[in-house]
Amino acid sequence: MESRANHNQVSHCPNKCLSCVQWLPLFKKKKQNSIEKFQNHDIIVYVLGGPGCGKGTQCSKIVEDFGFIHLSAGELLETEVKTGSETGKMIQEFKKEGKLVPSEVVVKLLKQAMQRSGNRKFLIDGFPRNEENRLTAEKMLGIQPTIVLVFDCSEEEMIRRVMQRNQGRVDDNMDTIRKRLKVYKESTLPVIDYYAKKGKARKINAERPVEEVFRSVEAVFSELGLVKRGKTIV
Ligand SMILES: Nc1ncnc2c1ncn2[C@@H]1O[C@H](COP(=O)(O)OP(=O)(O)O)[C@@H](O)[C@H]1O
Ligand SMILES: Nc1ccn([C@@H]2O[C@H](COP(=O)(O)OP(=O)(O)O)[C@@H](O)[C@H]2O)c(=O)n1
Repeated sequence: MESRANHNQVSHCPNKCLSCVQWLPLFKKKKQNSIEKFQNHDIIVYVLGGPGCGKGTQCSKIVEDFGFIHLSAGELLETEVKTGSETGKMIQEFKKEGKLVPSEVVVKLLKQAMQRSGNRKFLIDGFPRNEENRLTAEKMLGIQPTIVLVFDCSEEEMIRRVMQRNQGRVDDNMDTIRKRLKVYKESTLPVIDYYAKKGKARKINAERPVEEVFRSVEAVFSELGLVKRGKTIV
C-alpha cells in the first residue's frame, strides 16, 4: 500500500483510499490560501536603489494607492533574525558587515511570503541585489519582473537619510553604510544595467521630496495600465 505522504501530494487519488479522503480537505484548504505557482499575469515590480534612497517610503505609498503586497527582502531577513534561529544568527553577521546574505536564504523567505500573501501584485523591495539573487529567483521561483523601479539618489543624500533614520538598525552606522554603498555599486548596479538593456528599468530621481518622487512612480504605474485605488483598477 502506498504511503499517505505520497497520496497527499496529489489533489485526486485515483484509488480513493482512506488516507487521501481524510487528507483531501486539508490539501484543498492549503491550495485556496496559497499560490502554488507564479503566473505570467502576476505583476511583479522589483524596487532597487541604494541604502536609504527611500525605497520603503515609496513602497508604503504604492501599497496604499495601488493595492500591491510589499515584500522587503531586508525586512524578511530582519524578521528571521528576531526568531533567534541559527539562520537568523548567520543573517545578522552578514547585515552587520553590510554584506549580502546567500541568495537561497533570501529567495526561500520571499517565496514563503509570496505564497502566504495570496496576492498577485508583488512589490519586491531590495531585491535582486546581485546577479546571484537574480538568477536564484529565476531558478527557484520562475519569475521575471514586469518592471524594475530604480530610485536614483546621490551618496551624500543617502548617507544623510540613513543617519537620520536612526531606528537602532545594526547596519545604520557610518562604517556599515560605506560598505553597503560599495556593495550597491559593485553588485547591484550590474543587475540594474541588465534590466535596463531588457527595457525593464525605470529610473526615478529620488533626491526630490517624497510627494514629487511619488508622482514619477505613479507615471510608471499608469504605463503598466494601473490607476489609483478609488478610481477604476484596470
Ligand atoms: N524623498 C525623501 N526626502 C527626504 N527624506 C526621505 C525621502 N524618502 C525617504 N526619506 C527618509 O529617508 C530615510 C530612509 O528612507 P527609507 O524609505 O527607509 O529608505 P530605504 O528603504 O531605501 O532604505 C527615512 O528616514 C525616510 O523617512
Ligand atoms: N536581497 C537582499 C536584501 C537585503 N540584504 C541584507 O539586508 C541589509 C539591509 O537591506 P535593506 O533593503 O533593509 O536596507 P537598505 O540597505 O536598502 O537601506 C543589506 O545590507 C544586506 O545585508 C541581503 O543580503 N539581500
